[in-house]
Amino acid sequence: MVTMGTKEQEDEAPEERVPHLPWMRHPVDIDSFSACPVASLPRLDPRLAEALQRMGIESFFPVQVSAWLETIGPGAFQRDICINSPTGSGKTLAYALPIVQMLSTRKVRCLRALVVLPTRDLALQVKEVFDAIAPVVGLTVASAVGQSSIADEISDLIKKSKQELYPSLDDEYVEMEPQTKVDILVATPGRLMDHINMTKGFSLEHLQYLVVDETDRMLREAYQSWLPTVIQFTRPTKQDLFRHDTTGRTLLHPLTTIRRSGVERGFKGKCYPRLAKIVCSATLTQDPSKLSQLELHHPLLLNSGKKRYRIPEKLESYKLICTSNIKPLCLIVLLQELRGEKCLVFTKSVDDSHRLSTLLGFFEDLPFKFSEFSSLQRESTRRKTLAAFKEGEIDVLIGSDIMARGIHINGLRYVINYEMPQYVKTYIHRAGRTARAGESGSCFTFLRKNEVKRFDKLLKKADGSSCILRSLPEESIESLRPVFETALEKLKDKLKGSAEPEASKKSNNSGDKAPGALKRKRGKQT
Ligand SMILES: Nc1ncnc2c1ncn2[C@@H]1O[C@H](COP(=O)(O)OP(=O)(O)OP(=O)(O)O)[C@@H](O)[C@H]1O
Repeated sequence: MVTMGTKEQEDEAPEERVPHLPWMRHPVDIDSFSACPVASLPRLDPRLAEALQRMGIESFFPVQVSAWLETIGPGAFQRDICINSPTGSGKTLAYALPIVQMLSTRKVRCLRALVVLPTRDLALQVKEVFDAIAPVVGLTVASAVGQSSIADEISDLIKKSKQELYPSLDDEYVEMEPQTKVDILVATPGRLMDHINMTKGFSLEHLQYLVVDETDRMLREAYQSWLPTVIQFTRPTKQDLFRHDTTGRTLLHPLTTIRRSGVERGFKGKCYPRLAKIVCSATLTQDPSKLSQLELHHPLLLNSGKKRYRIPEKLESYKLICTSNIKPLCLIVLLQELRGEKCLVFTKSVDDSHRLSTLLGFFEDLPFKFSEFSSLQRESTRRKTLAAFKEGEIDVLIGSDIMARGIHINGLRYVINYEMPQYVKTYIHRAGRTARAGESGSCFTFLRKNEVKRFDKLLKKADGSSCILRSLPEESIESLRPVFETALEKLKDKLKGSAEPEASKKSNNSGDKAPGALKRKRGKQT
């Protein structure tokens, strides 16, 4: 995983300016919609309404209502949809629900919807949403994220070949018959490419819906050219265009989807129905060269707020000004004041997270449990740490931007930027781990005096952002000083020791009996 801090600048406009792309200048304003009770959403399949109620969803958020109207409603999905709405506003259901409803009438199972996300954690989170609604209308969902072995994934995705069962079947017939076991696939780009390149029977030819979540991040990194590959594999081939006999009768397999038959009807060489796309982010790129990779069809922008970026409504932002030499003490005092509530602390690199958590480990009797969360830790360690955090066994996670995108943790009320984020996008994604789904939350940012002006300017780029100055009791900071001096000495010794071969060894340095171990690699950032 790559640091957001170093790359977010690509879309960082110096001032709020008119987008280059004309269609981006006239968005549908998501905020003009109000929440809609589940029972009142027009044309919602009653089976889905029941499933949603079981999930505890009573009404739809504005982004979900507006996306529904453009897909199932009067918009009838005639245009590709780009959603730019705040973190935690419910974008996942905004695309999952219409796709599931549209596929609920399908007759033959084949891979018709593909959702691509940048990380495994996010993909699994999104799959959970599909899992909660798709089976009730008879659809199957699978993931291709590298969580299990490729063989296991293949057996979840692909049927055994019919030719093995009926050897007399025509080769071409067998070749054209859909072999997928799933209707909807949630994938990360790497594993998706593995299946495209290597899995026999894996085909995108019937794909009707493509979702690119966290679009700006997905377009920033090529991920083995997954996007052009997917688009290319969903285009009709020359062979498709000429599959008819001399009398013009179609030679297509009886199970061939309408999309391929549409090609037969001569839609100027384009697929019909087209591959419909939904792209979304809390910080959607406006860069025409990046968006052009998506080959969007008459795109329609659904945008929240007047500005390009928007802070969740119930998020309160605070700034704390302190000098670098006492910052760890200020952090401890702030965490003490938050009284063991769940909190994420963001540092600017994995090394900084490690250093900070090691240092805190030398303070005894801290009234909160903390743990390091790093991209250099083993996947299983990270998963355990996150589970312990979700369960409330750990109060504070210290990490870098690996924790910043998309992850949802119930009841998380506080986020702390231990260092000032460099870009407004970084702030939005970090702060957006709290104040989700209409809940309230706070984001605290530590600043040096000379950073205040820049930070204020950075926050102004987001709609609905105001920042309150927060101070900490001087005496609490002073009371920690003696332990701090000793802790710094211990940290120096420890780091000296670990600079040698130790550095690459696994160690549990977070000092909080953290559930996992940490693999160190110097200088790498997440
Ligand atoms: N209509 C709803 N009613 C209640 N809760 C909802 C509703 N829709 C979504 N949620 C909940 O809101 C939370 C945030 O939703 P989601 O993860 O889709 O947000 P997001 O907009 O994708 O955020 P991010 O940009 O950070 O990825 C989830 O826990 C989800 O279950």
